[in-house]
Amino acid sequence: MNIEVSIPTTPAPVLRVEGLTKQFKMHHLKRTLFAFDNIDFELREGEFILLKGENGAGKSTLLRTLYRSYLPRGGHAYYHTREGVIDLASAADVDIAVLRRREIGFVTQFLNARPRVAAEEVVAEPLRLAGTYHAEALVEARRWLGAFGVKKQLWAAYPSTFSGGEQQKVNLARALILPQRLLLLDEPTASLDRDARNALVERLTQLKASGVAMIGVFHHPEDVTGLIDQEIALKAVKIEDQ
Ligand SMILES: Nc1ncnc2c1ncn2[C@@H]1O[C@H](COP(=O)(O)OP(=O)(O)OP(=O)(O)O)[C@@H](O)[C@H]1O
Repeated sequence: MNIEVSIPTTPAPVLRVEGLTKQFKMHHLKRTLFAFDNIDFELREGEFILLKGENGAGKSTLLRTLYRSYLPRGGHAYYHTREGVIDLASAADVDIAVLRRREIGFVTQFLNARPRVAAEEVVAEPLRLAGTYHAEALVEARRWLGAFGVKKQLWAAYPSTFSGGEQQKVNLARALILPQRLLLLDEPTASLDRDARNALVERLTQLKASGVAMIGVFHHPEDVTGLIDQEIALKAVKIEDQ
């Protein structure tokens, strides 16, 4: 007799956030603004967290703090790298730079368009830096530019001359071409047309299935309903006199 035993496996942890707090000191007003206070959550491989909350609730600030564009005021964000655990709240800048290159992606609607670099080269760059041959990286870059609806005539043109929506599509193709372990998504669909939003959701679905963990704010949260594992609602900020 052949008995198949299936042992449920829990996906490996990617990020454990404990008591994370971010304040902005407004010295000229002698006030402290709590962008978020004492946040706890855990994110595992292949999981997707939707961040919710009204304007000014601290959603972008939380993503930027996890990407370490901001230093938190307190708490921890234990990130499980391929080699070991590192606290994003206190890690050295040099370690953060390595993680940003290899494991943690930040996706916004804004492209930092460099002058005189073709769209296809902009998109191919992360693959090139990861060791893919130029010709192969370009083929893949063109595939993703096409998938996000950037017209073929624009692939060799400079994104600094593109419309806002076209720049956003180049940005998404670049940000999502190379699978990361953790993706921080800050309103990536804002001002995208329907086809590009569909292409983005399709790519996020593939990445989730391959184990990429994601946390994001979405202008159209209904786009990602099928991906959500947890929702975190942030509350409006608290302001204290110093
Ligand atoms: N660099 C900064 N200096 C001072 N205050 C800041 C700074 N960045 C953000 N804030 C404040 O922190 C609060 C949270 O801002 P944040 O952009 O994170 O909100 P949000 O939830 O993403 O809002 P929205 O939905 O409008 O994008 C706001 O009151 C904002 O003014």
